[in-house]
Amino acid sequence: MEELKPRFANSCPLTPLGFLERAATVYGDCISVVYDDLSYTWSQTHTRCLRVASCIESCLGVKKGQVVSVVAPNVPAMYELNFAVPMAGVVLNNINTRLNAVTISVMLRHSESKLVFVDQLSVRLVLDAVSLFPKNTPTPLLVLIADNITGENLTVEDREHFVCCYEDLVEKGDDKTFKWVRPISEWDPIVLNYTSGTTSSPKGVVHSHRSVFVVTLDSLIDWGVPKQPVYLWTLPMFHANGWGYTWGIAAVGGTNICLRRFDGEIIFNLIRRHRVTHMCAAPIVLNMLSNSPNAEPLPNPVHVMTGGAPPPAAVLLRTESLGFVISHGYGMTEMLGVVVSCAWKREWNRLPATEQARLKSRQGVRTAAMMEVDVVDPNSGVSVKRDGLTMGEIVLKGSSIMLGYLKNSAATAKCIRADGWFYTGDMAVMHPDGYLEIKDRSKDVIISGGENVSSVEVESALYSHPAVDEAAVVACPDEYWGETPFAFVTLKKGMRVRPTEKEILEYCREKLAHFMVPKVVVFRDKLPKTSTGKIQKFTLKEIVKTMGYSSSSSSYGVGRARM
Ligand SMILES: Nc1ncnc2c1ncn2[C@@H]1O[C@H](COP(=O)(O)OP(=O)(O)OP(=O)(O)O)[C@@H](O)[C@H]1O
Repeated sequence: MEELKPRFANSCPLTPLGFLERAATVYGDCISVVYDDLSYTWSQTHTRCLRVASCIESCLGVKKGQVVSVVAPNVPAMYELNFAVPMAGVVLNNINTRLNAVTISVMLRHSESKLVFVDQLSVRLVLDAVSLFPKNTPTPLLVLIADNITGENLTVEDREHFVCCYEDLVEKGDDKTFKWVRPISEWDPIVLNYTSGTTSSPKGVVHSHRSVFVVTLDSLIDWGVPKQPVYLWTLPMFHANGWGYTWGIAAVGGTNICLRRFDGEIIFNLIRRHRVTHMCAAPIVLNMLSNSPNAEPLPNPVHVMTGGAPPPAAVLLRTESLGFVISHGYGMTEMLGVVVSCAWKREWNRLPATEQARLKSRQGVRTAAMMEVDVVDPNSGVSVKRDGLTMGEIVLKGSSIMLGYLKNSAATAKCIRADGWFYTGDMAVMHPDGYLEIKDRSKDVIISGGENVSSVEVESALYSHPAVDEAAVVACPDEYWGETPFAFVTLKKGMRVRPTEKEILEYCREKLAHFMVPKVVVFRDKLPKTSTGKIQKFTLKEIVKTMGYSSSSSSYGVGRARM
């Protein structure tokens, strides 16, 4: 068989971009995108993307391999640009609209972005970001994504910064003779996404056409997405391309329900109006839905993929009781989408709901296309015992792993190691049934008297308290124990009786081993979050420090007695 070698016919480069062309053929007359009263068919979406792609080089002068950024929420142009930008042979860089001008300026310079598509409501933000470029540094061209729905009018001076509007490109682009640019190699970069900055400054993650192709199809299979779902865009497309579902929904000819912003009421209304079948949502959004005053049982089941942070069992339970069918996946910007998921076993349906929620809060097993996943001792690289107790670091091997961090070979080498594994920085245990469960990020593990305290476990206990809205637990320096758990809690709105710190601590004592019980609980109106909605534990750790707090000292900045 030695003469049987790969040839062009069986090894042409993998890319997710072809999903769009196919959707236009198969689902041409079906609705692709809905936004307020506007809708397009797949045939129209295909044409619009080709037209925009055709202008990126010819009118706007961006060359193959250069970077084009988008600063926009989940509006139709944002969806289209996930195809149109790489169809022009350039690298797509979606930027979070919730970042500040300084961070965006750093990202635009770091990526050497040549062109930025700017949503109408992000105009000031991007103009401020560009104004921070050092003198004599080339600035990117700007294209305005105008949107009447915003009701916001731009000044003439602001408009002058833009070379044109997005719809001008759709109008003058060429969908007849333009051929979208296929990658020469499937390893060619397709996207540059910055990480959330939960543990350190955001890093620029570069993915190839190949990794995106694999993770997109893998995510559809893993979640069991059928043909033509109605998909509600609650997950920002600027967050790792919506975990790959920007391209995935085209692969299955679904309908993308776009929305600029949301709250519980908007989500429940859109679910009813469009008969939504699928959506992705971080645990924080599930919490918001289940605590929403509009929460009522759904008319039809809505499948939700949750991930991005550990979903507390109590939150899963509350959300499922409304009719949401939750799947739980784990991933990171470095893998783009879900690579480990809590694959559900039919026999678990017979268990009580609380037990089902507990099992579902585990991150689970590798998806079908991921090659290997393990939990290892980070120093020796040896697998930890499958006892559900011994903590180690999650490591992975597979095609969905990024090419590396842009201009940061040291950080790349730190996680993609010579032993052939990708080190995630997430600490987990492996259960006897082969399902892993995250206990912490390595930077957040609390070591108290030599025992590892999982902040995730303590938070999970706090979330099960009926008055607790959000909870975060961080390490507090302690002269005797080394570190002790310190809890920050927000309470649900409209509670008639607010629990005291003592009551919360007693509640924790009933649920947790003694050494895991927080020494202090501080009530806050809200917790600091990253631009992707994750609780910023490093900020909370700073707060503990600035409170002058050491749980062994007698002088507490917050004036509390030690429990
Ligand atoms: N299902 C999940 N359960 C627990 N944690 C999760 C889950 N999914 C994702 N995460 C957490 O989110 C991380 C990935 O987040 P993301 O790529 O958005 O950036 P970040 O890691 O938060 O930011 P930075 O790398 O800049 O600190 C994972 O490493 C993990 O800690």
